Amino acid sequence: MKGVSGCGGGWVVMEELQESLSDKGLTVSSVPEKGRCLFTTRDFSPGEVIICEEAYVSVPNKSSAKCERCFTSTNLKKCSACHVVYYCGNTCQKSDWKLHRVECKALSKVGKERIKSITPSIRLMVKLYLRSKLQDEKVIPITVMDNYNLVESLVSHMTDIDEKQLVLYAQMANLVNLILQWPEINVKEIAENFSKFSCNAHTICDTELKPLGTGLYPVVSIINHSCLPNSVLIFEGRMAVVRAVQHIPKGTEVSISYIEMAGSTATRQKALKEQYLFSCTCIRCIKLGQHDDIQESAVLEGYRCKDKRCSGFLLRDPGNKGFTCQLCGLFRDKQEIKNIVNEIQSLSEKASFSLSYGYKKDASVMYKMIEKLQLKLYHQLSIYLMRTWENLLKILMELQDWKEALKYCRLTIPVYQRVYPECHPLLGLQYYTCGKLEWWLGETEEAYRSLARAAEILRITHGTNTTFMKELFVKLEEARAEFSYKISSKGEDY
Ligand SMILES: C[S@@+](CC[C@H](N)C(=O)[O-])C[C@H]1O[C@@H](n2cnc3c(N)ncnc32)[C@H](O)[C@@H]1O
Repeated sequence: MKGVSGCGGGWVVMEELQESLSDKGLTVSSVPEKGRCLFTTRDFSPGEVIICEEAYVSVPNKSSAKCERCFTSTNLKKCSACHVVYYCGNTCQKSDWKLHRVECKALSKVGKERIKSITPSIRLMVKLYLRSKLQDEKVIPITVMDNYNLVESLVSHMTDIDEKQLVLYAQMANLVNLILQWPEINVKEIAENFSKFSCNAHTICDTELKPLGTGLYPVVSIINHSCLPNSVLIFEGRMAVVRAVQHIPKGTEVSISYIEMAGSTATRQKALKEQYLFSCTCIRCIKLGQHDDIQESAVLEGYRCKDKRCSGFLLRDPGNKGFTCQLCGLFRDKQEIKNIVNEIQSLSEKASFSLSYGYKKDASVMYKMIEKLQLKLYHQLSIYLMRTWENLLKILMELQDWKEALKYCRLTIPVYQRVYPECHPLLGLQYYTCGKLEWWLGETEEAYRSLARAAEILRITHGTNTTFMKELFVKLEEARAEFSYKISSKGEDY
């Protein structure tokens, strides 16, 4: 397909992209074990924006209705023609019109029953083809950072995926074909593009990292993964913004994390292999199987010693009858563990069921029972306990039980500090929640400290200009002023 400058080919596109990136202090190079990589050609300081990119195409997820353009959930009106897409007002509808006009026509022809089976991925693919056609026809302008050739350059891993996945992609491609009804369409190419989505598309999140949708960002997609990344990807609306989280010297590869980092090396490796089809060899992953790494994964995902006073970690005994504490030597029977795990499992199902029916109080009681059982089984720094505390925090916030919510928020912090890098947005956001709860509960000094920690991290990951960050700075200033006032009126030396 079509070269950006009219003389065809990805080479011209790449040259132009390199030129545009060089103005930003960046360059693309290829290395055999990773493919394309983004490198810096100058130093970047913590918090500095490395690259911003608008989505080539994006779709909101299906969790609730959202504006097609800005992903807001308020003041929505459904498109009266296709009955699929929502807009929050004229501005969003107008700016999306060129693309939606053609998508709307295509969707309007699809039967009511089939419309229900159209997933966000299918819509993303339909939009991808429509956008590239509109750019071909010069209805939508082509720019260096906004063209289909960049999509063509994305890695697809078509030769690495299994038969079952290929069949699924082929079925999805047929559905796209059915919607578009283009006689010249290449179904094999659509299937390959689904494979590209799988290892290149990004989940678009709000400022608090709640997922809103999916987008394709072909330039940001050049950035490779590290489990100890030097950069972070955040979204400002639909705009992808990559910021340095540490000082990045000239000549360094820019890296972000593709996955949830809370997990042992083996868990992270599994996630990367399954979705992105590579084995990570980053500075954390090369430690796989070493003593420290075994201990770390036993603490994060393994069982605790049966003796409550012992802080040892357990390893499977050679006879596979149970686990032995590596500190005091105490044996823990496999069946005893299995019984507790089964109890937790059944309670988790009941808690999710209660939540799905809006019985939050019941759900909180069940999660507290789960917590009790998990404390018998896992370490204080266990990922499983962390997830239970997160669930309890969320439910208790919704129930406006601030005191209990704060208790669980505080419990998560040491686990977050262990599983996330020092400057990770989730750690910053958790400090922010803690600070807000402490403030509401009148714990001024603690609130000031938590909000200060939150601001320290989030000013780097989120920048300083958004409404979200301005609100945080206002709260921090309020807490600081009240804290200083308390000190001066008490005359205490803090
Ligand atoms: C979003 S793309 C990144 C850019 C890619 N290198 C390219 O050439 O287009 C994701 C793919 O890059 C490769 N990749 C990313 N991070 C990697 C890493 N740390 N080690 C090896 N391969 C990596 C994997 O093939 C993965 O599926």
